[in-house]
Amino acid sequence: MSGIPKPIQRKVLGDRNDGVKSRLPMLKPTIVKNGTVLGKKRPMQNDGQITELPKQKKLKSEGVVKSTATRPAISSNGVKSKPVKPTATKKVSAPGPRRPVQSAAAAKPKKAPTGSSVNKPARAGWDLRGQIADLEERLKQKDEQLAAILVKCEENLQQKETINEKAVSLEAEVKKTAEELSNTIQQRNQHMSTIELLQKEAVAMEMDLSKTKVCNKEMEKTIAEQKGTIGQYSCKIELLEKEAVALEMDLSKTKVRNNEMEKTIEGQKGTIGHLTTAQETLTAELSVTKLTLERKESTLCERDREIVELKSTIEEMENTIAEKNQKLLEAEETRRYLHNAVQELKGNIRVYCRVRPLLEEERKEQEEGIDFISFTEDEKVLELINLKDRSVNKTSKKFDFSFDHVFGPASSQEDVFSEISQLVQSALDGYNVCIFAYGQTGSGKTFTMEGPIDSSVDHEGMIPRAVSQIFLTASSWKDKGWEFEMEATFLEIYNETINDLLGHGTSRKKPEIRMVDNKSKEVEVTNIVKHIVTSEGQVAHLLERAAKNRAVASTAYNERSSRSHSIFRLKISGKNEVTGESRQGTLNLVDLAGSERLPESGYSNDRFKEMKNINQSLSNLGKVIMALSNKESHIPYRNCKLTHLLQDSLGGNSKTLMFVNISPKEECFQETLCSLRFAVKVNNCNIGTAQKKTK
Ligand SMILES: Nc1ncnc2c1ncn2[C@@H]1O[C@H](COP(=O)(O)OP(=O)(O)OP(=O)(O)O)[C@@H](O)[C@H]1O
Repeated sequence: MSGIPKPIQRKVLGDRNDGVKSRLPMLKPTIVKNGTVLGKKRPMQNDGQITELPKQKKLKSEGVVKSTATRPAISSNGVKSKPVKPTATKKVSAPGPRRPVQSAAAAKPKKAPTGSSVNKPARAGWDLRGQIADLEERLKQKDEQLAAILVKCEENLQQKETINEKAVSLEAEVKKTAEELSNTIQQRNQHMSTIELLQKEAVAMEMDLSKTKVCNKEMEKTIAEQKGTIGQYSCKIELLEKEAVALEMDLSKTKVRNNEMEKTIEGQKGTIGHLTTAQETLTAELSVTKLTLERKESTLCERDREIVELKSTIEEMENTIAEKNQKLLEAEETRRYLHNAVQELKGNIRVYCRVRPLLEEERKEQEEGIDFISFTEDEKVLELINLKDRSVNKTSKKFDFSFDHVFGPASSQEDVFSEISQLVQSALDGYNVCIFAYGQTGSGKTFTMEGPIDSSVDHEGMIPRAVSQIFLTASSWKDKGWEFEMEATFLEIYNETINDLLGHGTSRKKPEIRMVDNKSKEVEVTNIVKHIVTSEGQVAHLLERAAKNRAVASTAYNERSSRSHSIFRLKISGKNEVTGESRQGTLNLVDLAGSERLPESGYSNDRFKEMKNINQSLSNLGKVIMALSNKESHIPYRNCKLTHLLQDSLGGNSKTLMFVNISPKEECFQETLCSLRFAVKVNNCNIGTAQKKTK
């Protein structure tokens, strides 16, 4: 079935009409479908293949150019027919495209429509043009019919392609099914032979079964019998199982108890081991102790004998001590009598002069040293030479000053204290003792009385040394029956105002001086804190607190200059249990403010007022001493706070010592001269005989 229609041959009219060449152009049928021109020749490639048209112009049914002969046709019985030689690349010589095979009906040209050409009257024989026009019209109609047929052909061809594809797939399925069928047949044959074998086996088995049935019946009988027996056994087993469970529970409980017992036994074994070791040790120790005890007992017997001997010796010694104590008391009484007699002979106001050494920086300025001051060998006279003020015969003016003692720059704090310790002792004997340091700013007053800041024991001043000695002596007198009570106060007089240096700063009332009673000259200061002290450590602590509170300001002469008088007072009350005697003494240790001369200018009002107050109080101190010395009826104690406060420690019942501190600087010559003149005046005073206060 090639199915390829022969191309429609159209003859040129001129050919028909025997050599009459038509002047009309040769017509070609043009089929337009879906905007594509059918029947046009496709461009050919060199190898004769038809090149593809541009996509938009490509024919929908490409199968038109394919040959159906490329696929093997399948016969109705499923046998493949021989494939027809492909003709796909066959050259198309016809003017139109290759046409698909048409059915006989489709191939038949349709009857020409009975249009105008049918109804038209027949042309006259001479009307060649009219005939030609009719022919052309008919030709046109034929072309249209042909185009319609071609479209139909294409559709049919498509259907055929689809059918062919289905046929191919059906052919494959049939082939597969045939193969499966043959396999099934083979399997069936195998099954049949198996069935035959099984049937044979079934027969044999049936025979066996009948035999077995007979046996079974016998067995059933036996089983029934055994079941009865088993039932009996089951009951027994149940009972036995219950017993076993009960026994297991008992066993587990017993195991637990056993474990506990084992643990206890282990612990007790350890304890027994320890106890055994301890017992062994104790036994050994006991035997050692027994031996020691025996030895000790014998020693004890010896000791008892010794104790008896010693007791009699002690009794003898105690008697001797009592006798010696009696003698000591008598000797102490004699000592005190003699000591005070010496003090009285010395005069009850003494003046010690002390010249401090040049300081490090002062030594650089004054390379020649302290050549304007000299001392006599007996350390009682100081000679001051005015090196700048030379007379006509080139001799310098000399000033001699006699004192109870003159301490040179090399003298230590200990040297100075050894000279005043007897006086300090007098306070414990019931005297009022007053030691004060006088001198210009920076001359060494504070160094002498308190010692330098952070001082070592070697540099401790008179106050800590005096306190130390008093506590030491008071404690050594305990075995003579003396008990002492000490009360410490530390005051400052600044600009004629009293400040409590040991106060807590909480009291709003100002400290005031008042007489204790009208009979005695004794004065006391109110509104200050009085500290009962029992050790020198406590006093040291108080001194530290006072030093912090003290008003200190720098001056032109000394960077640690104090502009106030400070008065440390220790009231000592003693009672002797043995003799029933009681004493009351006071130790006043006074660091006076610097005795500077008033300058003409250069000081502020505040500083000027300070200086004025300091100088007035020092001048009043001199006046009081003079008045006492002259035995005047009125002693001007109340002219200033300083003399008022020291009223009971100056003259009368008191022992007074004044340090006049001297600066070694030559530039301070005039100040030194003033200080020495003041001190000499005081030294020449006799302010009466001190009396101890006893009851
Ligand atoms: N004997 C001494 N040995 C060594 N240094 C001394 C001695 N005396 C005083 N100084 C030193 O001299 C300086 C002045 O002494 P201090 O402050 O005691 O003078 P002051 O008279 O108390 O002065 P102010 O009146 O201003 O308080 C201090 O640095 C002090 O350490």
